[in-house]
Amino acid sequence: MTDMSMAMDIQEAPARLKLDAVSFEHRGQTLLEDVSLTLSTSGKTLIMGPNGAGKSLLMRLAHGLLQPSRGQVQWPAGQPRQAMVFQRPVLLRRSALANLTYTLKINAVPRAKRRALAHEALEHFGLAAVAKRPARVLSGGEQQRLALARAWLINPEVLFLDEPTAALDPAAIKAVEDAIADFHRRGTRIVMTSHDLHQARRLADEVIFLCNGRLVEHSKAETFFSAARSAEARAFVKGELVW
Ligand SMILES: Nc1ncnc2c1ncn2[C@@H]1O[C@H](COP(=O)(O)OP(=O)(O)OP(=O)(O)O)[C@@H](O)[C@H]1O
Repeated sequence: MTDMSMAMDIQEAPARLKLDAVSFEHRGQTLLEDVSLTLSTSGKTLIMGPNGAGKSLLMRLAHGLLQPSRGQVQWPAGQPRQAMVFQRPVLLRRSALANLTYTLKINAVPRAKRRALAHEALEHFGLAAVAKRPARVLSGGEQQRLALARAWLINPEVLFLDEPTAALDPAAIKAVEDAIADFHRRGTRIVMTSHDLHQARRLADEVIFLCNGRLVEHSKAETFFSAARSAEARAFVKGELVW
């Protein structure tokens, strides 16, 4: 059993998001159990752990797509503007440009400003040449950049990304990682899941490590990768804990 008090070393910073004893059950099975953690106002958090550990669930609960069975998800400084990017982007059956102008419309941006802002975002994410193409025929990397451009337009205070690069080639992965760095520079709080230890080392300021639906470790990245306190996390970092 992990000593939970030993495993948590970053609870002191001002809180953006607090999970208080959050559990999630489905059909009598406990999929997440008694997860308490605090995320500070800035930085990049990587949620890691073996398959089925509950990473996506945790992120969906935090984003409000699911409600906890027990416990609470709290935003102490108020509900932020937030966006979520998925492994397989959910895009409308419209052009790349229209996907973006639609987002602006539902966010109450005046019609006269929408096209210029959408074009700016397409330009920023290297998608100007495919503006008129149906979003669903874009390549995987282009679709993911379009999903990021859509998030960019709402200038989120918190951005959740669930395995955003899992299906992409190295160039597309680099583009997504660069985009995440851009969000971070603009002040967006990043919360992301990844299976890729190399990617996590490149991006993470801190790591939340889950195993079997439990929070095992929440540490600064350097601590997690070089001196994780739990045996599970040490095995995971060595590539020995696959499920
Ligand atoms: N909405 C849901 N309703 C019921 N069960 C779910 C739901 N979402 C996920 N699960 C189950 O909860 C467990 C944790 O799933 P989750 O997707 O969070 O794992 P994960 O850590 O993201 O795994 P992976 O690395 O394989 O993506 C799994 O056993 C999954 O089948």
